[in-house]
Amino acid sequence: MSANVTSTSPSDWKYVSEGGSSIVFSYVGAPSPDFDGTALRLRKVAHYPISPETIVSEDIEEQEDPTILFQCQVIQRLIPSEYLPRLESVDVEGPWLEELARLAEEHRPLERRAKDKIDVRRRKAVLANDLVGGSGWAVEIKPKWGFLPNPTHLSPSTKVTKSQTCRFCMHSHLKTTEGEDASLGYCPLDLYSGEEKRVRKALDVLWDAWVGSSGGVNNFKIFVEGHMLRPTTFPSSLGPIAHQVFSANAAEPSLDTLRDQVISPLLPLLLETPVLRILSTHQRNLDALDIEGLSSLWSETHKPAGSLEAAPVPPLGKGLSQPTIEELENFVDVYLEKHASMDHNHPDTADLRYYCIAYLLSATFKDCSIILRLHPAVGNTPARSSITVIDLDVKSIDRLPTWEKLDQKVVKAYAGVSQPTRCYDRWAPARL
Ligand SMILES: O=P(O)(O)O[C@@H]1[C@@H](OP(=O)(O)O)[C@H](OP(=O)(O)O)[C@H](O)[C@H](OP(=O)(O)O)[C@H]1OP(=O)(O)O
Ligand SMILES: Nc1ncnc2c1ncn2[C@@H]1O[C@H](COP(=O)(O)OP(=O)(O)OP(=O)(O)O)[C@@H](O)[C@H]1O
Repeated sequence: MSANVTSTSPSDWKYVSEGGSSIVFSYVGAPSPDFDGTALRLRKVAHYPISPETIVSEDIEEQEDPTILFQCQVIQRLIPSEYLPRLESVDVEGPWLEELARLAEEHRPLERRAKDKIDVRRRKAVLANDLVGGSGWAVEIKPKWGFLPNPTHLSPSTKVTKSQTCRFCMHSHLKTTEGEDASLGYCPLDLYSGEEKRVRKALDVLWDAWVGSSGGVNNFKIFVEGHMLRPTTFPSSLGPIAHQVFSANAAEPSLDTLRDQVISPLLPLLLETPVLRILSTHQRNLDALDIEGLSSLWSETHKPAGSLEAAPVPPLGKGLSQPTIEELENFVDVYLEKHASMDHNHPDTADLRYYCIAYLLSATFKDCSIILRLHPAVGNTPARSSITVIDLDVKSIDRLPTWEKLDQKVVKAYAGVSQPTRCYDRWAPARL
């Protein structure tokens, strides 16, 4: 039976952070075997739904959050479970959620408050191990897309651009032109490279973007004893992390010294862990055709028989059903057994659904985050560290056309850049 969170008070849960679809709280109430060291992840809902997949009916189904089944049946076969959080389903109730939402509101970033709120109609939530609370500190990185696309299916108008500049760097450019915060200068291919110099550079830039945006970018976050830091121009805003990485009586460090001291312990962790390589490998393999190749395969499959080349075809993904968990499990069987031997340069129209589901899963790996946790030495217990991958949610297949449009917009906006960034994909497969 799942634990009932409503036996606790909403004030026992402290706001930690949030993303586009979830908000997370950490248990700070009286000692409890059920909730000590846990984090509660709740779904959000848009104030004004803008796309079909964000419209939720009034009757929220009573099954557990799909993330749990998805992680157990699908993700654990692709990422070793030692790198995943423990997840458990818990019951929640409307009035309890409403009170929690009321208490949380003042802690939420303004731009998130303007867009969405806790979905108080849900009756199930997810309890996870709290990866940022307790003693010590933690860094969260959202690494994003770690590969350059297979050029085979790129159109003549995008091939050069997409083969030299990675998706993240192009998207950051677009975001900047639209006045959004972006981790400009951070290239995921550096972070995923496994080369010390490049990984250090990626971390330096992430830190700089974090400080420069007052914590507004979502690619880098620092937590000290469960509190997310919001860097400001006042050195005191970074005091908590300075206290963690310098001895108590050290003089106030410069920003650069502090950055180096925070990054030093992260670097070996990132260089030694297999996690980044696993993530980028799945991202690349599952996005074997690029969205352009997927779109061409879709058109080829939907071309009316015997019609002229220019006959209209339905938009990418139209009418596709969301894969069930069983279908995703079957997909993983095929992916693990046959994907490496399939001819992705000449995809078969019979495999269209396979490639659509693959793209869907690639989106999950492109959007997840990692939390690096640094526990200090306590008594005889030496200092230890861990890396955990979070936010591995199944995406909605209805987003395929959104992803196609965003891809076109990102590349178009980058086409006019006079000095394009050259991103180096160390793990790109040799192509004949
Ligand atoms: O499309 P992207 O690459 O901008 O990714 C979206 C993220 O934007 P980012 O560029 O990382 O700031 C976006 O993050 P933010 O809301 O910007 O923090 C979400 O993660 C979104 O997924 P979902 O709606 O939560 O399922 C992400 O959408 P999906 O692409 O996963 O559908
Ligand atoms: N187990 C956990 N322990 C502590 N903090 C967590 C945990 N899981 C998530 N968080 C924090 O909550 C934030 C939001 O969670 P999550 O990334 O799962 O939300 P999301 O809305 O799915 O994100 P995105 O917009 O990237 O899709 C994370 O960025 C992280 O800071």
